[in-house]
Amino acid sequence: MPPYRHRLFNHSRLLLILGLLLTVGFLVTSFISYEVSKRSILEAIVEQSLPLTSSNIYSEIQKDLVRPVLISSTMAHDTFLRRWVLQGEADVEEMTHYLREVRQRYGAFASFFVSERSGIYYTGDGVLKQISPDEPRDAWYYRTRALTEDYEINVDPDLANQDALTIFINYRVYDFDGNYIGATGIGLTVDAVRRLVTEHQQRFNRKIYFVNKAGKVVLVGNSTKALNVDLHDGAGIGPQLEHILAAESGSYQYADADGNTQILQVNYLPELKWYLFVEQGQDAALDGIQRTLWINILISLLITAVVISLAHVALRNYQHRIEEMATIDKLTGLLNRNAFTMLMKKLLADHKRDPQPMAFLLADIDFFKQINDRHGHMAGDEVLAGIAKRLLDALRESDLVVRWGGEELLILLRHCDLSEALRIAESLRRGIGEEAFAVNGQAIPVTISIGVAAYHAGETTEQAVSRADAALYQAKNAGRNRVCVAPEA
Ligand SMILES: Nc1nc2c(ncn2[C@@H]2O[C@H](COP(=O)(O)OP(=O)(O)OP(=O)(O)O)[C@@H](O)[C@H]2O)c(=O)[nH]1
Repeated sequence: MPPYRHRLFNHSRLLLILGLLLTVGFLVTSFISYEVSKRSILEAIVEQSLPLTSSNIYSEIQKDLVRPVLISSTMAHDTFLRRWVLQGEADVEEMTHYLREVRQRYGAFASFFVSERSGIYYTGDGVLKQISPDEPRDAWYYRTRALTEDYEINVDPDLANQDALTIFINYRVYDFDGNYIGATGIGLTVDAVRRLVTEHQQRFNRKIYFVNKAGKVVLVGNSTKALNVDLHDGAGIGPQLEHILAAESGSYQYADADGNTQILQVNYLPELKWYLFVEQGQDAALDGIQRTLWINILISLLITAVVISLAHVALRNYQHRIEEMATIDKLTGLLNRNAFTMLMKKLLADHKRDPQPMAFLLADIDFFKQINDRHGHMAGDEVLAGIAKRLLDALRESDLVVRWGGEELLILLRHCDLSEALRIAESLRRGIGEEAFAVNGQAIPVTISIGVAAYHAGETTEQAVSRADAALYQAKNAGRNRVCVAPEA
């Protein structure tokens, strides 16, 4: 940018404000939409997906329990079984055979009968033991005996099967007169439930486990929670556990050992006297929208950068044009008087510090009115522009050429004393006069007159130009097409 141009406005500030507005706007909308999505995802987890998984598993378990209850009911009503008991439990082998058959036919894990009269616990493998009211493991029998309903479902370690966790259907047996004579039923391994849990865990990507009334984890799918862990001990659920167990069902949140928020759905299963815990990590659920948030922010920043760049280019061009319009004469492409006046302030200040010689040349086209009259105003314009071009071509970069008035051109020669200025003026005059201007196929001969004034330290621009003007007047009066020197001030 030439030194004489002043910035009309500072567009960096404008771009900064624009950039800030766009960035803040984009960020605010991105975060708001993230928060809205987050809330609706969490709501969906708490209100729909976790309860749905929980009730799915619950109903599957209930469905799985219907068949064993039916089998146990059939056993309790079996004529053979009741007759065998009423006839004094004589042949153990017969009962063993019967129980083994039931076990094998229905794929049960265990089948049993406990006699009220003898207290003997029969299984498909023979007599297991004699039950006793003092033995805590036999508490189930005395509970069943006291039942008002026909049966109970009980989860216990199975003594007959290396204490494997087993779901027992304990069915009350009556004789033909309706007197209680014992308890029978089958035992199921919890493998089926475990399989169900594992499958749901994998399908829905959440942790599913069962907790007993004491707060211990009693059944897990594969590799989620450790078995037999007392949840009271954990820092995560621990503090809330008593409340959770008392409430029987509900939704909760807690921070796990890694600091991740877990959303937990709890439902009590009265058939098993277990709590079904279904939980899902909040962070994993929000992974997708978090990624979307970052992509949104990236796109927003890119858009901001593109908009700022485009605005920068547009403003720069616009500023350039405005500055040009304010400083350049449209017809000749020369500096206008306004721009020159601004520029001179600086040049005169420089001159004070470093007084290098300067000279003003005021050039005026001879008989320009005639050229206009003869060839038309347009042709006159072309001649004027042509002269400006020839002057510019002949002068140095550091010299200034100004359209001073209608057909008056002012030249400032820097680092140039009077004799050099005269020489240059003469050469310019000769250069213009030597070659006619070709306009619309017509040759128009043109001459110029020039007044020369060397700049004197301390002078104003007006004073120096006015002396050059006086010299020009002299040149015109002396017959035109010549160079005259200004009288000393
Ligand atoms: N085509 C054209 N003519 C202009 C322009 N500016 C001024 N003029 C004309 O230039 C003419 C100047 O005329 P005068 O001041 O009488 O001077 P002159 O005819 O050149 O005669 P001398 O200067 O005495 O040699 C006027 O007719 C103006 O209208 C311009 O931008 N374009």
